[in-house]
Amino acid sequence: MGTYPPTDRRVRERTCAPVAQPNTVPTLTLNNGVEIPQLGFGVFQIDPADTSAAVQQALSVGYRHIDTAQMYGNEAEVAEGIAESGVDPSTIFVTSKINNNSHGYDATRRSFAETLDKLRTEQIDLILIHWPLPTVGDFLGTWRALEQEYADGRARAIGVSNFQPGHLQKLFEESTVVPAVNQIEVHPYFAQTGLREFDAQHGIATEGWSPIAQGDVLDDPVVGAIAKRIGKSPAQVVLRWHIQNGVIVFPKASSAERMTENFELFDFSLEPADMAEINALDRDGRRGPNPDTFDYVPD
Ligand SMILES: NC(=O)C1=CN([C@@H]2O[C@H](COP(=O)(O)OP(=O)(O)OC[C@H]3O[C@@H](n4cnc5c(N)ncnc54)[C@H](OP(=O)(O)O)[C@@H]3O)[C@@H](O)[C@H]2O)C=CC1
Ligand SMILES: O=C(O)C(=O)[C@@H](O)[C@H](O)C(=O)CO
Repeated sequence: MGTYPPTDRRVRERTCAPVAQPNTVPTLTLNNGVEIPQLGFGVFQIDPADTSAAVQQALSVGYRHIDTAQMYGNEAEVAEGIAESGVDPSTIFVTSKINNNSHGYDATRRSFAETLDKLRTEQIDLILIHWPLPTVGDFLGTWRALEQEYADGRARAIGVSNFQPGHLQKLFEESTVVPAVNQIEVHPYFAQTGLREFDAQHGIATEGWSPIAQGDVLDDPVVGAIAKRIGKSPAQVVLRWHIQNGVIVFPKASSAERMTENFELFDFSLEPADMAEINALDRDGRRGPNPDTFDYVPD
């Protein structure tokens, strides 16, 4: 955790990355100046028992950005994977998210401290409110707690996830720090153009979760035709579409082959006509919960 990409040659030599060049991944600059690698590795639905190995594998491929959450139950195993990898932790950008059962100022402060313990760090790169829970939660109290962690230097950046314009507007009106990112569902069947524009207008970077719609967009004939013509895989085409849209992505994959495939996005680009064809796939294809009504609070 810390700066990216590694500038110290000794750091690069200590990595177990055999082929990939970590510095091929571009960074975006968040609204407080913090740099974030635009491509990372997501660990949702990776069993805790498998997470350390998956993180080590992803780091060996070249990923230097890991997206986890309290909800995923694998923060400690992410830290274990980083520790076991031999990669300097200061070169790895780590994000976690406050769970739905920790809304409110005091509960957020407590659960954030637990996250730092599990991640074996005194400062996280990015911490998000996972869901706004507008009907049952307290995202304003949660945000004020994260503002305090940020002010005290325990988070390099703070942001939100699954926030709609109305939720963001409330933060703008009743708090101080503008979120650095908004992590939302984005893929060709649910492009979220309006919300991405809203984020950009307010200096908020958009992160796209389920960037390949958990595989569902990979059989699309338009994606398939572009992939065949340019000699790339459907996943690479869709992930490259995100990259060219300026969206930060962290696809999840189980095998080294898929991790590598998803990492190799920076030696080609999509033509404007390809981008337009993929843009035209947009439909009401939300896969996950609607943030305006989602009210799941675990025990
Ligand atoms: N903030 C939020 O509310 C949410 C955040 N997230 C974050 O976003 C990350 C990614 O989203 P996720 O929902 O996992 O979905 P993704 O869109 O990343 O898709 C993952 C699925 O696609 C498969 N896959 C990965 N690469 C390929 C490939 N090259 N070819 C074919 N299939 C492939 C994986 O299979 P296999 O594993 O078998 O290789 C897995 O089933 C999460 O891990 C999490 O960090 C996700 C959901 C909600
Ligand atoms: O993966 C995440 O980050 C999520 O928030 C999801 O698990 C989400 O809560 C969901 O899929 C609920 O069905």
